[in-house]
Amino acid sequence: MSCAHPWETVGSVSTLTPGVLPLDVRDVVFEYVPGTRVLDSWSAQFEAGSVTALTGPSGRGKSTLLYLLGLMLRPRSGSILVDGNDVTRLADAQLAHLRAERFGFVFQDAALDPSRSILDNVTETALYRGQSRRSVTPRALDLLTRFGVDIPPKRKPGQVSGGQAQRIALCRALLAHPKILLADEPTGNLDPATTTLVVDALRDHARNGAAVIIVTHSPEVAAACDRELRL
Ligand SMILES: Nc1ncnc2c1ncn2[C@@H]1O[C@H](COP(=O)(O)OP(=O)(O)OP(=O)(O)O)[C@@H](O)[C@H]1O
Repeated sequence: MSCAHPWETVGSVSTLTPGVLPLDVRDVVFEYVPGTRVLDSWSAQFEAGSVTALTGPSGRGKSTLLYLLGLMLRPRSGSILVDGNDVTRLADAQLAHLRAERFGFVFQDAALDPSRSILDNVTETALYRGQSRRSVTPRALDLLTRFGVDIPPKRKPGQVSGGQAQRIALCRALLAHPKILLADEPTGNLDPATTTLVVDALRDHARNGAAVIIVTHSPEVAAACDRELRL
């Protein structure tokens, strides 16, 4: 799965330090309920330029792991390193700043702001990271068209389907060129042609220097990634 996209050559992810991993997970233990471990001494390294598929049976902890990787949950023990720095004990505000600077999220709830238009939702992270409105707006519209979100961009997110909301979140993430992109079932509700478009876009994003990590139940999508980690 590969093809050229208009946004492929526009911008790039944050400056990379050669040899430093964007994400390095070491011996992470996590439990929601004391004594019931969802992750038990789990370790993995995620390189820039690579797409990793997280797969495995329902309830095995894939989404939980994605929330840990996205610094939205804290491990009970073990470490998570971002760009070689242990972030496990940072304060909440520092973690929020790191998330905004470094991460892109395409999660099932999409996390769109219902009070703002679809276009504003797509551009907000790129604008926060210092890109100009003039440069990001045409690309935002290109992305929405490319991923088949054929609705007026001035409309509010409350008027779109769940699958459209997730693709809007994908457009928002790609537009901001995050160094680490995390996606939970990004192709879950999509037809085969749109699935190919989304997987190609995630692969292109990785080729531009990002670490991309996706949860998927689809063997075809997992096979199109650079590696598969099974939980
Ligand atoms: N907020 C929570 N409180 C307590 N337990 C939880 C919570 N969220 C998830 N769990 C439990 O943690 C385990 C892992 O859940 P998780 O959603 O990470 O699995 P998953 O592999 O992503 O599943 P699926 O493929 O069905 O989405 C499950 O046993 C689940 O019931």
